[in-house]
Amino acid sequence: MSSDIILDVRKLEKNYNTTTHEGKETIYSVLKGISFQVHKGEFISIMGSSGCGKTTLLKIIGMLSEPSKGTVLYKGKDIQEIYGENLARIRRTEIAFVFQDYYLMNSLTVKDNIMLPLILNENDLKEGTKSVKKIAAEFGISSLLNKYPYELSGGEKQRTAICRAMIENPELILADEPTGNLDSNTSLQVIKTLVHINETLNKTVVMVTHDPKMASYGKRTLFLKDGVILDSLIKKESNEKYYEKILNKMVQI
Ligand SMILES: Nc1ncnc2c1ncn2[C@@H]1O[C@H](COP(=O)(O)OP(=O)(O)OP(=O)(O)O)[C@@H](O)[C@H]1O
Repeated sequence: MSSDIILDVRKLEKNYNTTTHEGKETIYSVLKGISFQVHKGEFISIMGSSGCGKTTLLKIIGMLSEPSKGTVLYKGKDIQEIYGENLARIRRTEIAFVFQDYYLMNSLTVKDNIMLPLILNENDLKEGTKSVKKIAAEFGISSLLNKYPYELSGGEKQRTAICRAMIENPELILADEPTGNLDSNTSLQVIKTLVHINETLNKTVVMVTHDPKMASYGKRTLFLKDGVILDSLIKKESNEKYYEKILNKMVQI
């Protein structure tokens, strides 16, 4: 396998057990055989209608949930064979999540929110403070470090959450609707932050989004429908032309 493949998803299936109105246990099949690869340095967007399994897919590749069938190789290793300390280390330091709802702690300052992974990982906090200052400068939020999350705008909250995600210098950033709660101008700031992470810091980004405008900032878009990848589009043109292509494809999903 080519060593620049960070994720290799093979015939992935996911079922959930649910209970019907009549109280009967049934199996609900969400992902029905998904295969794709993610190369280091890619920026992939995943699109599909509500409930089609985008978050489910992201959780599996982020090792937060297990597949029902099929495999996911992370840097060539089956994620179901990554256990214990190794799994904990990868989750702590190599893969970072960014969520629609930010998940910041209101009782902590922006600085301490960003420091949180370092505190939990028992890193040297003196060095950590330096890292926070550096990363806050990189993402333009130095003036916010002593504020609390409830004093921030949505965009500032998301940039804080992105700084927290980046503090351990992860290789892979998984973003679930990172602009879902933001207006269009603020969404643009946040997506440009993700582009910076991808293009300048050379990190791999996989982002779930409903918004074709946001997807047009990535390099490839996967379209999910009925539990499979219906199609994919690689960006070969300007954001504007790519956006139009994505819009056209969305009509089919
Ligand atoms: N833990 C669970 N147990 C049972 N069903 C679940 C579970 N998690 C998700 N589902 C169901 O699986 C389907 C896919 O959910 P998922 O959150 O992956 O979709 P999505 O494409 O991300 O949706 P949205 O765009 O609305 O966020 C939904 O019907 C959801 O209700």
